[in-house]
Amino acid sequence: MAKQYDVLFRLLLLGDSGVGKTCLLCRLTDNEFLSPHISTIGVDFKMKTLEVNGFKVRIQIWDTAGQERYQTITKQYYRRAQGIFLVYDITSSLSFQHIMKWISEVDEYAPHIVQKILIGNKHDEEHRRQVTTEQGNKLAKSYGMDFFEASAFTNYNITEAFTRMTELVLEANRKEPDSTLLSDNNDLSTTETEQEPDYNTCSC
Ligand SMILES: Nc1nc2c(ncn2[C@@H]2O[C@H](COP(=O)(O)OP(=O)(O)OP(=O)(O)O)[C@@H](O)[C@H]2O)c(=O)[nH]1
Repeated sequence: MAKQYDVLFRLLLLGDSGVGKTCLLCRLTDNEFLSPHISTIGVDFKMKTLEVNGFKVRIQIWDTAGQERYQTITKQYYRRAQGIFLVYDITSSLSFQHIMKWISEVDEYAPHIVQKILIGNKHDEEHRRQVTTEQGNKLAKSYGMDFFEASAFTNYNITEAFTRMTELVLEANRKEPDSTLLSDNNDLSTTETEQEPDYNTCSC
């Protein structure tokens, strides 16, 4: 059977509990927004196909639990990611401060080629904002990351952030001599059927 896509990426959403990782994912894949906060247990994942620069890209997006007690589990997923979104909530300066902690974990556990994007979620909550756009921009710049403010509630900048990540991953793997991501030997169809995470708790 003909492949329905050219390449498959694994992306990861990281950030404190409650910043909106699950909601960003549900908005991207199902165009849904659910209000109650049901904490992710361990890791969950969803799939999405995007067409970027002439490539049909299937992305497997792992949504991790932000709660400290699951971090031994979630760290095991870093090393298989090609791209990582570091998410904070613009109404929580603490979640922004913790981005540094998440970055040092990525540096420790993820592959060197991993692409990173910083997302300031809940852009719709302007009246409760604690982190300015300039602070987000500055932090992203200091780590060489792209930066988006986004909203899972209003569907602001979500496709844009995922499309940009896809471009970055494609570009990085084109440059990497050992990468099999874009080669014919990368039989991704088997990967997609893996029952990777055991913890299926998506609230969507
Ligand atoms: N106003 C607003 N609320 C949001 C937005 N995104 C998420 N929320 C709310 O924030 C709360 C937490 O969202 P989740 O997506 O469950 O957060 P999470 O980061 O996945 O949390 P953990 O699974 O515990 O790590 C929920 O009550 C959501 O409704 C947004 O863009 N705007």
